[in-house]
Amino acid sequence: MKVLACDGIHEDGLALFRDAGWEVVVSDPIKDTAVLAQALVGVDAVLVRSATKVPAEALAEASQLRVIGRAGAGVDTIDVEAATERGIAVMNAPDGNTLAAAEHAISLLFALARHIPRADAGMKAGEWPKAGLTGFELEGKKLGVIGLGRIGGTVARKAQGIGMEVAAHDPFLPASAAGKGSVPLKTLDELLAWADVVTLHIPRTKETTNLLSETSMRGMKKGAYLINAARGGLVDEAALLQLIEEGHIAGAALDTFVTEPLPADSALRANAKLILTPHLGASTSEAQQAVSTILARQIIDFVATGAVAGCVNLPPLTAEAARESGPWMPLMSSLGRLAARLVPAPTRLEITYAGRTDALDTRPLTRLLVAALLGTASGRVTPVNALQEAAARGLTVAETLGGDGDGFDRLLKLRVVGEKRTREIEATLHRGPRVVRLDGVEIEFDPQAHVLLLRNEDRPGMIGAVGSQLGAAGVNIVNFALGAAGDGQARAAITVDRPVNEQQLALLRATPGILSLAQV
Ligand SMILES: NC(=O)C1=CN([C@@H]2O[C@H](COP(=O)(O)OP(=O)(O)OC[C@H]3O[C@@H](n4cnc5c(N)ncnc54)[C@H](O)[C@@H]3O)[C@@H](O)[C@H]2O)C=CC1
Ligand SMILES: O=C(O)CCC(=O)C(=O)O
Repeated sequence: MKVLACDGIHEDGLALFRDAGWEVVVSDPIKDTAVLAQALVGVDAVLVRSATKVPAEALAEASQLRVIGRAGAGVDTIDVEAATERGIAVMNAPDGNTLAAAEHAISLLFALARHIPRADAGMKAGEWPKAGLTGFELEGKKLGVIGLGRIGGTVARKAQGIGMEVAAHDPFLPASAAGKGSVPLKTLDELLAWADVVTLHIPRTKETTNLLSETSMRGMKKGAYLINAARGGLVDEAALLQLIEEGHIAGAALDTFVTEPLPADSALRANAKLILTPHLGASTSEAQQAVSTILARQIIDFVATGAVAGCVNLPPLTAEAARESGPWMPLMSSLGRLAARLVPAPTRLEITYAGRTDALDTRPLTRLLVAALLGTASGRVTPVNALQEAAARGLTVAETLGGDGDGFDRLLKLRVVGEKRTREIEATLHRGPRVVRLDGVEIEFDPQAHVLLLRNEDRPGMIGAVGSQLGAAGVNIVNFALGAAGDGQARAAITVDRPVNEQQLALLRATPGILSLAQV
C-alpha cells in the first residue's frame, strides 16, 4: 500500500502508516493538476490539506486510488462527486481541528475589538499609535453565529464565556439539537439585523457560496463586524470592501479567501479595517497532530478491515458493526461474481438477509455485492459508487431484512433477474462460507474457490465420466457436491484445485449427458 502525503501532513499520522506497512511518499503541495494526476498513478491513498486541490481531471489515471484523505474538515477542494463516480472514498477528520478553528475565530474577535494588528504594526513602525485605536468591549455584545456545528458551537460556548449574548442561524441542525441549549436560533435575516459581530462557520457548497452577498450584508446592523474563518467564497469580497468603505460594516477579519494564496495585489490587503490571516484556522500543532493521526487510523482501518469512519461518500460502519459484517464481506464479493457469471446482464437484484439480523449493518454488504456483480462486467465499481452504478446501468436493487433463516442463524438469499433467466442463490457462513442452495436445489460449495457448476442428466455414470475427464487433465477434485433437481436432471458443484482451461472445459461440455457447464 502506498500513500502520497501532500501539504505538510503531521509526521505522527505518517508514522502510523509506516507502522502498518504502508510506503509513505511525502510531497510539497501539488498545484498543477496534470502533475497531480501523474503523482496519483500507483497510489492507494492521498492525503491533502487545502493547498493541493483534487479536481476530477487529477483522478483520470488513478486506477489504484482507494481513498482521498482531507487532513481537516472542508472537502470543498476535492471533487467528491468525481471521486464517488470512480469508486474512491473521500475521508476527512473534522473533529481534529475544531478547537483550533474556534480559538482562531475568537482571536479574530478580540483582534477586531481592540485593533491589535494595527497597534502592533504601528509600534513596529516606530509610532505610538494610541489615538484612533479605541476599541469596544465584547461583554454584553451580540454575536451571531452562522452554522452551529462543531466549530460554530464551540465559538458560541466560548463567546458566552466572555459574557457575549449569542444567537445562531442553522437551518440544518438535527431536530434533537435545535432549540436545545442556550443558543437561540434565528433566520439569517433576523440574525444579521441583530448581531454586533457575525461569524461564519459553515462549509462552502453551491448553496452557501456568496451567502453573504451585498444584499444580505446590507441587512447587517450598521457598524457591525464580520468574521470569516470558514471558507473563501461565502462572502462576496468586493461587496464587503464596498460596504466597509461606505461605513456600513465597521470592519472584518478574514482567514479564508476566494483565491488562496491571496494575490499580492488584492484590494483586501490595502484596507486598514480588514484583519487578514493566511488560512491559519487549523494551524496549531495539536490540531495538525490530531487530524493526521485520526485520518491515518481511518484510512488504515478502512483498507484493512472495511470499517468506515469519517467518510463523506460512504455510510459509517463502526468497528463493532464491521466485526459483525466483516466475516460476510469476502462472501459478498464472491457471491457478486458468481451472480454475474450466472446472469450476465441483470436487471433486478433481490437480496434477503434472513434469520437473525440484529447488529448486522447490511449497507456495506449490499454495496460489496453490487460492486462485485457489476465490476465483473466492466469498469471500476467499488462499494463507494456501487449504488450509483447500479442505477446508471438499469439494475434495481431491493433489500429485505428478516424472514425465515431455514434453520440457519443467518441466511442470505439472492434472486438475480436477467432478461433471459432468473437465478436464485442461498448462502450462509455457518460451518464456513458456502452456497447451500442454487435455484432451489440443495447443493453446497464455497463460492470463493474454483468451482465448476454443472447441469447434467440424472443417470448413473455421470460422476465417473466427469471425474476421469478432470483426472486426465491433471485437475484435482477438492469436493463434488450433487443435488437432484427432480426434473430428470441433476446439478453438481465440483470444487477443483485450480482453474480449468478452455480446452478442458470444451471437452467436459462435450461429454454425453452434460447439459451445461460454467466455471466460476
Ligand atoms: N479556517 C480554517 O482553517 C478552518 C475552516 N473550517 C471550515 O469550517 C467549516 C465548518 O466546520 P465544522 O464546524 O467542523 O462543520 P460542521 O459540519 O460540524 O458544522 C457546519 C454547520 O453548518 C451548518 N450549515 C450548513 N449550511 C448552512 C447554511 N446555509 N446556513 C447556516 N448553517 C448552515 C450545518 O447544519 C452544520 O451545523 C468547514 O466546512 C470548513 O469549511 C474548518 C476547519 C478549519
Ligand atoms: O489544513 C488547513 O490548514 C486548513 C484546514 C481547513 O480549512 C479545514 O479543515 O477545513
